[in-house]
Amino acid sequence: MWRRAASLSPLASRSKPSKLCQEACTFKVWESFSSESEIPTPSKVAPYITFVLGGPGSGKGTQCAKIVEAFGFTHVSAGDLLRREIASNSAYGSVILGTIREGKIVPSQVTVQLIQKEMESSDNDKFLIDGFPRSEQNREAFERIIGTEPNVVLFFDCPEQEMVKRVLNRNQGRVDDNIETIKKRLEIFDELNWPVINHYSKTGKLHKINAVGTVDDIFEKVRPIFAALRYILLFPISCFQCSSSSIFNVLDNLEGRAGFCMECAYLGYAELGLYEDAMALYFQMEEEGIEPDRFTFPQVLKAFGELGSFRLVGMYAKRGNIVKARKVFYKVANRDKISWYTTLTILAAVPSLELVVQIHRWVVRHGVEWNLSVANALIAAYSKHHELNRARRLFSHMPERDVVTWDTIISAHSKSREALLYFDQMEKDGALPDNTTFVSILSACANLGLRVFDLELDNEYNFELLMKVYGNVGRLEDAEREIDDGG
Ligand SMILES: Nc1ncnc2c1ncn2[C@@H]1O[C@H](COP(=O)(O)OP(=O)(O)O)[C@@H](O)[C@H]1O
Ligand SMILES: Nc1ccn([C@@H]2O[C@H](COP(=O)(O)OP(=O)(O)O)[C@@H](O)[C@H]2O)c(=O)n1
Repeated sequence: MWRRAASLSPLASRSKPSKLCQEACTFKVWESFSSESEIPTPSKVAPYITFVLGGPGSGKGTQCAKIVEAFGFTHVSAGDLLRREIASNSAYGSVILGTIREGKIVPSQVTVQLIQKEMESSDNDKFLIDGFPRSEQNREAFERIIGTEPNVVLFFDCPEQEMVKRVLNRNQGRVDDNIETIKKRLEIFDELNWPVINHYSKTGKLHKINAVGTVDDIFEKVRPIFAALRYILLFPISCFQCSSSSIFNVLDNLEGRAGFCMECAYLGYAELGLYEDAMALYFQMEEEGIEPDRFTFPQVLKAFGELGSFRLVGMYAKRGNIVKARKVFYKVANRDKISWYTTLTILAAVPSLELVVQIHRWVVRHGVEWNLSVANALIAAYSKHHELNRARRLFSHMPERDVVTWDTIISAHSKSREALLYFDQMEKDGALPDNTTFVSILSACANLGLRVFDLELDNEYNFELLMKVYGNVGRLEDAEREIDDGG
């Protein structure tokens, strides 16, 4: 049986995956979301259990049928199992029938054992357990006997009047679908259901869904919960044999939330150093409308900052997927929380000139070419690819410039006298140099065999800053010599 016992779970192994395994997993992950495949069902993973709650007639069974169709779950209806037991004339049959007729709850042990048998006889590892747990006793019995907890709990919230109307129209010949029994069922539901709902609400696993509306409307509220699941199930694949207490904590605390998926993927991939896959997964989730609830976009970018490059754009570009690369860039470039300094870093790290040109065209089409940070970023990117003519053209047309613009163009020319000309022009424009400017100038001077003081830095501010730069780069003797010689 598939308990989430550490020794049995593939997530629990203490060894790191081999490089080969990592690569195989990455490939699998990549493949599965690049083709619109259905949710993968990795072998040897703990089952994914969804409890489906709601009053009689709230539409649990109807929505379960749609989830089964869309996401390949196995539907286990507690009520159906009990009715099957009655029909099979088993030892429990008559007791169960009496209980259902009175609208009461069948002893938990009986129901849980039926559920257990049904799950064990299935090859699937994704289950919808419908109409269960109906009470705290049900819930405790499941945890005790099965030894696991649900990953997600759906609660179809429906007004009583609507439930009564639906049940009376159900026409399935059920012994309990009559007005007398419905009243009792509703009373019992009201008494026993809420402690269960409160429990799962506290654990963060509960998804409360307004069950009024058409079947399709309601399913549209359900769908994103399971669309997110695709990623949850990818996560164990990618982390096969990978273990970390942080992963367990994440699984235990966050399962079932859309935001969890991203964290899950992020942490999982980060564990393996597969940042590109984490990010690719993240963008894919975004496309499907799954909004992360805990990791914000800038935080993800920070991770990339730590990586030192914007590899995702590069990754797509390398795969020849310029459209995707551009799309990613668009997402990055349109987030207001992202500093444009990050954009600069990103663009400067774009590995191919072709992609820089593509991005530049995109930028022009969207009318943001002269956004100061964008233009700075493009100059940096062109400079990095030794396209100085393009960099200079952009620079000369810029309607406004800041110190970053000057630093970028000076640094792009640090091997030639033009660096000094730009520096001169900078001063004339009244722009104040910063440390980066002086580092570039120092570097240009070194390349040209010049001394900085030959540049006639005539203002006090520049002099002080220059000394600071010397100090910062550990060239105090040079600073002293310059002072002696220049003073
Ligand atoms: N959104 C809905 N609007 C109207 N009728 C519905 C809706 N969902 C389900 N029904 C109908 O209501 C009845 C009860 O639905 P069912 O899915 O069997 O509820 P439950 O499993 O919660 O008891 C069925 O006849 C079903 O066709
Ligand atoms: N966990 C459960 C589920 C159902 N049942 C019994 O089965 C009846 C029918 O349940 P159901 O889930 O098929 O139907 P609805 O009440 O949701 O319409 C309930 O009224 C209970 O008597 C139970 O005892 N324990």
